[in-house]
Amino acid sequence: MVWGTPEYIRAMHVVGTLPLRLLAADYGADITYGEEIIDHKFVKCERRVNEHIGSTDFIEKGTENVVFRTCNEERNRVVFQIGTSDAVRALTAAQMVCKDVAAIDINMGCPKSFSISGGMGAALLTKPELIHDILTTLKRNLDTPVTCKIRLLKSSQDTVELARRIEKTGVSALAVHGRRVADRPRDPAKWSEIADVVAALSIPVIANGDIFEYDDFQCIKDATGASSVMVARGALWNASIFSPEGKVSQEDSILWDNDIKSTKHTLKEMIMHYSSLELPEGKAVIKSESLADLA
Ligand SMILES: Cc1cc2nc3c(=O)[nH]c(=O)nc-3n(C[C@H](O)[C@H](O)[C@H](O)COP(=O)(O)O)c2cc1C
Repeated sequence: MVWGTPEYIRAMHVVGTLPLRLLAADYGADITYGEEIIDHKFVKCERRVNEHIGSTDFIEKGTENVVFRTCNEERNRVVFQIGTSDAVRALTAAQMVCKDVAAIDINMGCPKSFSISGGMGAALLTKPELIHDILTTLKRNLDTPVTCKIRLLKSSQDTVELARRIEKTGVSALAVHGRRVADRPRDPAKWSEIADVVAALSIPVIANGDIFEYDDFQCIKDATGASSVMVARGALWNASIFSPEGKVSQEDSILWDNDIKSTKHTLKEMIMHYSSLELPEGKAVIKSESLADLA
């Protein structure tokens, strides 16, 4: 797969499930990331082909919990994202799924406490040796492209230095979310600091942060020089953000044929963005226990 070409990409936890990925791709996303899956959990899964719906499922052994579901249609464009703090465990997880996906990504940007306390996500940003160990272990042992996603460090210089070290591991692309760990989602993403990384690297850099309209794709590319753009909330609120023809109405972009947890989460995010969870529609979604309730 050529990493310079894809332009519009999306990545999200809990809500980055197969139906939303397929919908985003239908609207024009070139690449979609699966929700981050923790290696500890994934290594306890078994791969099963689901003949009924034509999917490939990774199911937690001893349960019917689908931890990751994919299908042939997205084989050449889906990125499997791992949360990890250990090179060998990350490799074990990656080897289980690498033939079913287009690339393996390591999440080094998640600021949530479950990630940080487990030494994963943004906790890795302060451990360049461990980053090197994880990425070189994956690179040495996999034929599938390996990528990673980071956040900004304290200074732009620190971010660039880390990005250069990451590039040396041989990864195919680096996604940069233009916020620091302490930043809130409402703080503007610092596109100028993404531009510093783009200027310093030769591999494709994927710029991420604050893409809410189709025209923003070009704005962030112009501002950063990045070859590709990643969008999360904009796609969650309305997956048709990828369409050059303009967004369809929010109802038309909602997914019903999805698991309840993910659909509920997606609807809550949409309602928080467009109105309020305190209103009757918000309260009804919170109370709902099935797709029928949601409908
Ligand atoms: C509900 C939700 C779930 C997310 N899950 C992930 C994830 O699993 N992996 C990841 O790398 N980033 C995840 N993110 C962060 C986004 O990928 C992205 O870096 C961040 O939201 C900034 O991009 P945006 O301004 O387009 O939303 C998530 C964001 C949201 C809102």
